[in-house]
Amino acid sequence: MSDDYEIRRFPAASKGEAGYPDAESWVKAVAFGFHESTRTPAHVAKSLETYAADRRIFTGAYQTREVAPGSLPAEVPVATFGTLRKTLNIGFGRLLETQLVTAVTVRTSHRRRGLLRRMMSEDLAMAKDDGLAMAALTASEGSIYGRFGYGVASFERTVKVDTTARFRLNHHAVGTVDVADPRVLLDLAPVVFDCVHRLTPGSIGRQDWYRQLASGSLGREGKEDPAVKAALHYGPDGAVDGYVSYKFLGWDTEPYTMQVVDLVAATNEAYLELWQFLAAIDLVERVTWEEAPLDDPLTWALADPRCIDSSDSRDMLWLRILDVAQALEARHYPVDGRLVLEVQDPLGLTAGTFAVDVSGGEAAVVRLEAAQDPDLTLDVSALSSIYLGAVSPVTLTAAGRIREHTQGAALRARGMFAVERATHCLTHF
Ligand SMILES: CC(=O)SCCNC(=O)CCNC(=O)[C@H](O)C(C)(C)COP(=O)(O)OP(=O)(O)OC[C@H]1O[C@@H](n2cnc3c(N)ncnc32)[C@H](O)[C@@H]1OP(=O)(O)O
Repeated sequence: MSDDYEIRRFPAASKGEAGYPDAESWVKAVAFGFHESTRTPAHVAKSLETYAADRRIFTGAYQTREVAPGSLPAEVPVATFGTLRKTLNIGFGRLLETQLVTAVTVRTSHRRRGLLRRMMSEDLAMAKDDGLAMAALTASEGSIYGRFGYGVASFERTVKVDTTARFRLNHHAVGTVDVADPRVLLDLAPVVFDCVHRLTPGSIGRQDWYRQLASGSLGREGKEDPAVKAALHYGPDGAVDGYVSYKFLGWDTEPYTMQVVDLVAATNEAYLELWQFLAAIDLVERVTWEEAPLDDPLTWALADPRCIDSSDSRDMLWLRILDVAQALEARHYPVDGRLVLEVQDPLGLTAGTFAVDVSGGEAAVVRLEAAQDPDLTLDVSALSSIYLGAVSPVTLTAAGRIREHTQGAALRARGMFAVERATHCLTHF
C-alpha cells in the first residue's frame, strides 16, 4: 500500500495564499466524503478562512500511480485527516493542550486498505513526540475509534422543551436578559465562551467559526443566516455573562418552534434565566436544542421536569491519552489515594504499569519497571473514558472493560477521577 499513496501535510491557506489550490481540493474531498452537496467556491473560501485562523493542518493521501482515465485527478486526495490544537478543560479549571482530529474521510474506492490506520497512527505518534498528552475527536460511527485507543468521555442530548404555560422554573431572576443585534456576538461570544470554557470540565476551546455561527454571519449552509436572533444575559453587576442565539423554524413547523443555535452561560443563574427568556417568547410553543447537557440543571429547576422531551442522548467527546504519566499528573484530584494501573495500548504509545500517588490533590505518576500487581487493568481507551469523570470506572468494571484486582479499586478510582461539576462539551469540531 505504501507505494500506492503519498501522505502530504500542509497548513490551511486562505484565498490568495500560495497553498490555496491544494487546500481547496482537500476541503472539497472532505465535503464529498460526508455526502455534502457540492460546496460553492465562496463557501469553500469562507471555510478556509476560518480553518486558517484555527491553524489547521491538513493531511491528505494522494495516489502515486497513474489515475484511471476520467476519474478524479491525482491532486484530489483520496483520504483526508484534519487536525488543530485547542485546550481541553480537565476539571478544576485546568486546561490541557489537546490534538483535535477532524474531517477524516477515505474515498470509497480506496477504503479498507489501511489509510485511516496509517494517518491516525502517524499523527498520534507525532503529536506525542511534540509533547502532547491528549487527543480528541467526535465520531461519525461508534465502531471506528476504540481500536486506536479512543474512549467516550462526554455525552450530549437533543432536547425539545415544552414552553407553553406548563413551563415554570423554580428560580428568581438575579439578572436580566435583553434582545441584541446578533452581530455583537462576533466580539462578545468568544469572551463569554472563554469564561464557560474555564468553568466546565470537558469543554474544548472553540474554533473561530463559532462566533460567526452565533452571530448569524456564517451559518451551516456557508452563508449569512438572517434568521438568527440573539439575546444577552446581564449579571447583577451589569456585565454580559451569557447569551443565546436562536432561530424560528417557521409557521409550517408545528408546534411553533424556536431552535437554539448556541447557548453559552457562564453562571448557573445566566443559564436558567436564558431559558426563562426562551420560554417567554410569544407565539412559540417549543424550544429545541441539539447540544444540551445530559446532566442538566434545567431538569431540576422545572416545576414539571417532563416539559423536557429527550429521547436522543449520544456520545460526544472521545479522548485518547497519548502519555499516561503526563495526562494523569496534569489533573487535579478531589480525593487523595494510590492506584496502580496496568494500561494496555493497541498502538503501543503509552502502555505500562503506573503507580499513581495522589496527595493534596496532586498526582505523582511513576512507571513501574518490574511487573507489580496492579489494582486495575484497563485499555487506554477505558482510562481515557474515565479521565473527565463522566464515565464511572465501576460501570466499566461491570462491562468487563476494566479488570479489578484489588476489591474496591474501581470505586476508589471513581472518587479520585470525579470533577467539580457536570462534564459537558459545547464545541463540535
Ligand atoms: C473524527 C471524524 O472525522 S469522524 C468521521 C469519520 N469518517 C466517516 O465516517 C466518513 C465515511 N467513512 C470513511 O471515509 C472511511 O470508511 C473511514 C475513514 C471511516 C475508514 O477508513 P479506511 O481507510 O477504510 O480504514 P482502514 O482501512 O484504515 O481501517 C482501519 C480499521 O478500522 C476498521 N474500520 C474502518 N472503518 C470502519 C467502520 N466504519 N466501522 C467499523 N470498523 C471500521 C477496519 O476494519 C480496520 O480494522 P482492523 O485494522 O482492525 O482490521
